[in-house]
Amino acid sequence: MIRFENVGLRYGMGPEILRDLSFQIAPRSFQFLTGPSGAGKTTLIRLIFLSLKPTRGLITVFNRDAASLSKTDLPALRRRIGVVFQDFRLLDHLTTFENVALPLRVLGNEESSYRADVVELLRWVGLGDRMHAFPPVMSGGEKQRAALARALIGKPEILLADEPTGNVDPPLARRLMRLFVELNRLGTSVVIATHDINLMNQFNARRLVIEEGRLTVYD
Ligand SMILES: Nc1ncnc2c1ncn2[C@@H]1O[C@H](COP(=O)(O)OP(=O)(O)OP(=O)(O)O)[C@@H](O)[C@H]1O
Repeated sequence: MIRFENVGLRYGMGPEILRDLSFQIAPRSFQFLTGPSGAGKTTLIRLIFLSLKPTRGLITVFNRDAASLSKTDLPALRRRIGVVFQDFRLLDHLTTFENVALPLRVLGNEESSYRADVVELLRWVGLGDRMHAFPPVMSGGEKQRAALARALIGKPEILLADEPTGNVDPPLARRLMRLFVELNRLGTSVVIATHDINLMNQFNARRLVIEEGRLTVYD
């Protein structure tokens, strides 16, 4: 569903951050994306999400050549991808419920058509009692789960999570991982960017490792 061929990326006139990346992400697959801090994990997530264009090479997303997409093609393709960014990007003036419902609301759906789905998803991530809370009074772990719920409300085919366990305590990290595994079992491809070796060692999953600009796949 995602395919990179000899992809390179540099920011402006800077050095090439990613070099000759060639790999695929299959439907229903589960993988970690790892490498030292600053290796380019977030950059790679942005390339997959089509929010960054490669400097060279070919990126195919859901069988569409990323270079041939027009601005009007992007929203529909991005809706098939769920992303949780490191800084969550929740809107502070909206409640958890409203933040999670936002992707459906902007499509013009009536609240009555999605209310039950949003509530069910919030319960699934353990935020059933925080639905009416605003992000500024929520803990990092709560915001992490709210951002996850927002990424999942549109039933994406692939979830990209950038350091989802980076700022949470070990019990919550385990709980989040159980949610990712369950999500994958239900059919969603999952990509988890992390530099937490202990976390990765608990799972027998594929690893995409970025080091010095190059990506190696360990199946
Ligand atoms: N918008 C940008 N403009 C210029 N350089 C950037 C930009 N974003 C990232 N970089 C640089 O690209 C490199 C890769 O950054 P990136 O955030 O992708 O790494 P990362 O592996 O996600 O790091 P971390 O684990 O610390 O989050 C770093 O050297 C960073 O300074």
